[in-house]
Amino acid sequence: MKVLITGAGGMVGRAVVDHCRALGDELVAFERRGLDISDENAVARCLASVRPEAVINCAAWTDVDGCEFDPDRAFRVNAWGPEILARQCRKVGALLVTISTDYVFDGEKDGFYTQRDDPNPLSVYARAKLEGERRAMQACARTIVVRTGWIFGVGGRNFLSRIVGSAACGATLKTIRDSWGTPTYARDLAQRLRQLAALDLPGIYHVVNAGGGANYEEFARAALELAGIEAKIESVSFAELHRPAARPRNSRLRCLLSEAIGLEPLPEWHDALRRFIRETISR
Ligand SMILES: NC(=O)C1=CN([C@@H]2O[C@H](COP(=O)(O)OP(=O)(O)OC[C@H]3O[C@@H](n4cnc5c(N)ncnc54)[C@H](OP(=O)(O)O)[C@@H]3O)[C@@H](O)[C@H]2O)C=CC1
Ligand SMILES: Cc1cn([C@H]2C[C@H](O)[C@@H](COP(=O)(O)OP(=O)(O)O[C@H]3O[C@@H](C)C(=O)[C@@H](O)[C@H]3O)O2)c(=O)[nH]c1=O
Repeated sequence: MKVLITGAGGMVGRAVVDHCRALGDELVAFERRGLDISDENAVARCLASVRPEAVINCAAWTDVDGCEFDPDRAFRVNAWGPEILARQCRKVGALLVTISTDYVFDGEKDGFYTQRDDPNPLSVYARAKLEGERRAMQACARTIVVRTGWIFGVGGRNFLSRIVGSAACGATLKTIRDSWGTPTYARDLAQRLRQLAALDLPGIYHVVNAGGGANYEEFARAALELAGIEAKIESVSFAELHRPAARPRNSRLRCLLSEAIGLEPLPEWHDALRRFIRETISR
């Protein structure tokens, strides 16, 4: 398949590039400096010249707290960006896979969020991502929106990806005990994104590793145990960290569609974490 990947320098983008390359896809990958998804002229020129069969959009402004202070930038990248890609995909007859977030939900539900639950975003980041979902689906019928959450992977700058590295440097980890999510390994997500592109069945999918989910403290303890590192952990509440953006207390996801269309659940998150730790240590 001829695949164009945006945001190829990010955590998920790199994993998607690796996976598509391993499959033997004809690959055209752009980091931000090569293609800014919020620049409609640039996107139009690029898609018209590359003529991909599928675009996998991994580009976003993922600094959740930063978005609170610059809503214009958040909406430019996270809402208009997917819309621009969708519009230009339609022009060249490509399908679009674009990634959204578990943070579209407010976290008030106990249990797992499915596609039947109404979003109610709490932050600028989440509002912009939800707007991006809706605009992209409206601009191109062949849009696949993949909601995921709590991603960890090589090259990740977020908390979950850096637990082992920080602990190995002797840092004390502050880990939140009262927020729950469904962890997702970037490599497993990448595989599913490419599978969904091949299936070409538009809609909203929830893609996370299997299992009951975790809180951050539980995830950190599992990561350290698997890595064989003793580290100081300070258990904190969400409120104690005083982060600028509100986040859902519970954003665990489950998909109503994947099994129905014959997709196996992704591996359980402990198994995914084990593979991630192995990948990290071997580098
Ligand atoms: N990380 C997580 O836990 C979660 C992420 N997601 C979503 O997954 C997707 C991938 O995220 P992830 O890989 O973790 O994030 P990263 O921040 O690692 O990667 C995002 C990439 O997008 C690039 N980028 C930013 N702005 C633009 C732009 N205007 N045009 C083109 N590229 C741009 C960034 O470049 P630069 O670094 O130079 O700014 C970065 O390389 C995003 O849609 C994100 O919202 C969803 C749920 C959870
Ligand atoms: C979770 C956590 C974060 N932190 C700190 C680290 C960092 O400074 C800040 C924010 O952490 P993170 O960036 O990892 O968390 P956050 O920005 O909330 O992560 C989110 O990313 C976006 C893109 C999503 O879509 C979500 O699914 C989610 O994974 O809080 C802790 O100190 N301890 C913790 O237990």
